Amino acid sequence: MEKICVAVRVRPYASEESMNGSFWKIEDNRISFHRAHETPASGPSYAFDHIFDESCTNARVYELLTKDVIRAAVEGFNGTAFAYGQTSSGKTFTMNGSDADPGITRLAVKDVFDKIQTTSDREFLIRVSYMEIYNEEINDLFSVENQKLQIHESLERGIFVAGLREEIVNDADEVFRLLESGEVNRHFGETNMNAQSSRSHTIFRMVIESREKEHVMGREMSTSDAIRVSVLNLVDLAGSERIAKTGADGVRLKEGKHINKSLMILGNVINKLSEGAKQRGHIPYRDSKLTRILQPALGGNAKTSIICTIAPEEVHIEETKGTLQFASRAKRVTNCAQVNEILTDAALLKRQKLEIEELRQKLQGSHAEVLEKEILKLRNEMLNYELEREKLEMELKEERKSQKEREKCLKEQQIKIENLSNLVSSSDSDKNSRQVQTYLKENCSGTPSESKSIAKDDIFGTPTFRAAPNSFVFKRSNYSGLSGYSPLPDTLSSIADEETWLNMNKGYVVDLDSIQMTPVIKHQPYSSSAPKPVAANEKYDKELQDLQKRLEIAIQEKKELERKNREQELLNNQLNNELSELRREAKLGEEISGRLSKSLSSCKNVYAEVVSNILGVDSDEKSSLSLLFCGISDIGNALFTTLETHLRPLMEDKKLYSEQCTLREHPEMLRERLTNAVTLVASNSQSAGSEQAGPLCCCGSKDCALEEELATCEGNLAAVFNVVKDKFHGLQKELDGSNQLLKDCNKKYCGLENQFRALKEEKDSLLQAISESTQKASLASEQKENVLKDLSAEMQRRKYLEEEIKQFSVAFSVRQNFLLSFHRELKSKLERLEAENKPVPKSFGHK
Ligand SMILES: Nc1ncnc2c1ncn2[C@@H]1O[C@H](COP(=O)(O)OP(=O)(O)OP(=O)(O)O)[C@@H](O)[C@H]1O
Repeated sequence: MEKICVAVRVRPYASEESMNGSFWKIEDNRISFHRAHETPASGPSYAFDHIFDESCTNARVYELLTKDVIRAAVEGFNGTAFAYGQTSSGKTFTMNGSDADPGITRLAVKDVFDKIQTTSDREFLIRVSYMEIYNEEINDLFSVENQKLQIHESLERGIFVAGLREEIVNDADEVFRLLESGEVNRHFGETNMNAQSSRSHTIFRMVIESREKEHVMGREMSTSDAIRVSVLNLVDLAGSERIAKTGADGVRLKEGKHINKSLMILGNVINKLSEGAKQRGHIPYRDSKLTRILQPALGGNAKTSIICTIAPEEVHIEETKGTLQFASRAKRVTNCAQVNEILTDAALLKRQKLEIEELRQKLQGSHAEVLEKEILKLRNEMLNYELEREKLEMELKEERKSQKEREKCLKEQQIKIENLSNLVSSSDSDKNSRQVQTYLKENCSGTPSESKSIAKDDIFGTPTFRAAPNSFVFKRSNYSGLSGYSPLPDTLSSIADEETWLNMNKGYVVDLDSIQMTPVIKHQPYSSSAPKPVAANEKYDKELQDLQKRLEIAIQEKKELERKNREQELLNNQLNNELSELRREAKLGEEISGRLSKSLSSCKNVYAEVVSNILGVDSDEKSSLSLLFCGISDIGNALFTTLETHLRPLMEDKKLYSEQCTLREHPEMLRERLTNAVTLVASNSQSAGSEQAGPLCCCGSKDCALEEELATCEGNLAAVFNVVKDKFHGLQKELDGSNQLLKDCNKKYCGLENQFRALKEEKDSLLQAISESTQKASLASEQKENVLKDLSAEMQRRKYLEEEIKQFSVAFSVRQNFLLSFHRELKSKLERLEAENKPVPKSFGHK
């Protein structure tokens, strides 16, 4: 049993303005409150292992206070060094230091490796981890993904943080690099009191494993007897703070409340431990994560040193008094540090024989004091064994209880899956349904295929030592930048800040049994990696519900697509109807063209008849009238030929002629040609008259008759021309109409064709969507199958767990037997002692 080593360190004044005399008098290892300018003041004076003034370096603090703890850790003792004090009093400076004056952590790391170098008879394995407790949540500083980690306890590892990254290191530089990377992730913040105030407690942990080396023929060999495992914690606590002074609000205020609360619980634990063993009672380690992690260091199996930092300024006198009270209580706490060795059976036997031999020798030497101590030690061991047994029994009970709960949940899951499979079978294809049913049957009957799938992987995301589930983690960077955001709900309003601070500083301890602010952490017995059953089942429920929803959505989509398909078919039919209508109209257009050509040929015939009749009037073929009629007949024929030429393509290709050769030009052209012909006839007749009868006389009988004839012809011609013109206009109108009709038909046809194309495309895309949704549905059913597989794997895993628990119970009963025999042996030894007339020490009582 040894007392915790406690020292006080006074930091230098923050500024020259604040230097208004010294209020603390230091004499050797005593510190007392003095008024400024050496005026004595009444008040307690505190004595500690060491008191370091403003001029003291970190190296000296390390040398005098921490070095022994660190050296002992290399030898197999658990060790803890931590800095405690109000905000801005120099805790981080003490633990981390500066380049010029490295802090305790760096000096300790260096010292550990130096010591290892000089320990030639043992081989070492060092693992390091770095965590912070921020707002009562444990975050891994080596790996930002690992947040909100949980504390567990096991026989092999004691109290440990599950999922915390541990790095195996070979030298001090490697550790320094890791520390630097971890510092980046630590929560710092600015307050009125400190520009870089730690907003979390940090714990740098070194696990030192070692075993003896054996020299066989010059070669180094390891004996496998005993392995020493010690844990060294270097802790930089966040400082207690008075909200009125720090001016904290929002996030800072919340942080401050958490800091004050956990420091108050630490104070309560120290208080309880500082009381005599009889008054002590329940120690509230479980009230905060900090005290839970530091449990072995506080009154347990560890060597511990505490450096309490204080600020010299007048404004901090009250806080300094509080820190000194904490330090003086801590001074009264005793620990029981032992070398931690894991022994093999052979080594255990050897060790016990040695112990018995030692006892015998001591008995022979009749050193009563030594014997008393030994008996006390044995008694303590016995008590520890008893405690362990009780703990194991409790854990077993809890495990059985949770096993029952798990089984219940599993049954519920089965029912849900069956419901889901029914749903699938009613909505999905028969094939899928059959697969699911078959699988369910297999699942219930427990085919060997299950066990294969179990071994593959743990789909439940069971938290393991190195792999924490990513989905569980909220990246620090996501919230640390947001002012006013804190991942914890504010539940501390009733206990935090001023009141807490005052309680802490007055040394007032609230009723510990009534403080149950943090929920008691449930045991995770036997297997630290076992998932919480309720959480796993909830996850299953969610997954199943999700799958069900997705299936419903897929079915809905499928229905929607089928509806669209039906609409598409209707549209298609409509389009086909319109197309046949269009074809009918096109046929009608063709018929119109035929009728047109017919009426044209009849017109041509009428015209030919009229022309032949006119030609019949004058028998002289060479007379100017006959010539004129011939010209007119030619013109008429040309006109009809042009009309025929225009109509032919309409009948053959159903295409229209271009605008530049429209029929509208022809009447003018024909009129011109006719006028030319008449002029020609007139000039011919004039020249003929002058040749035969000399100069013309206006009243000559032959001339007059000719003129009359000409006028009649002209009149007849004009009449014929008008008839032809009328017919031509009529035909042209008819042609224009049918052209327009054709144009419209063409337009409509093109529009319908486009519509048809668009609808076809839409139909294609709908078909695509249908196939995609079918795929989705099959994917969903596949996923469901996977979930079923996973579930069966989990069932199997739980069976294994049960099996292991059984084995564990057997091992436990063996151990109990061993304890009983040990107890018997001890009893017989005592009886032997009594028989040899040595009085049994009073402190020892039979169990
Ligand atoms: N012994 C010392 N020598 C020189 N400077 C010091 C010493 N102790 C503390 N300081 C300075 O005082 C300031 C506050 O110190 P530090 O940040 O270590 O306080 P803290 O107790 O860790 O505060 P918090 O709890 O807010 O994190 C820093 O600027 C630090 O450099």
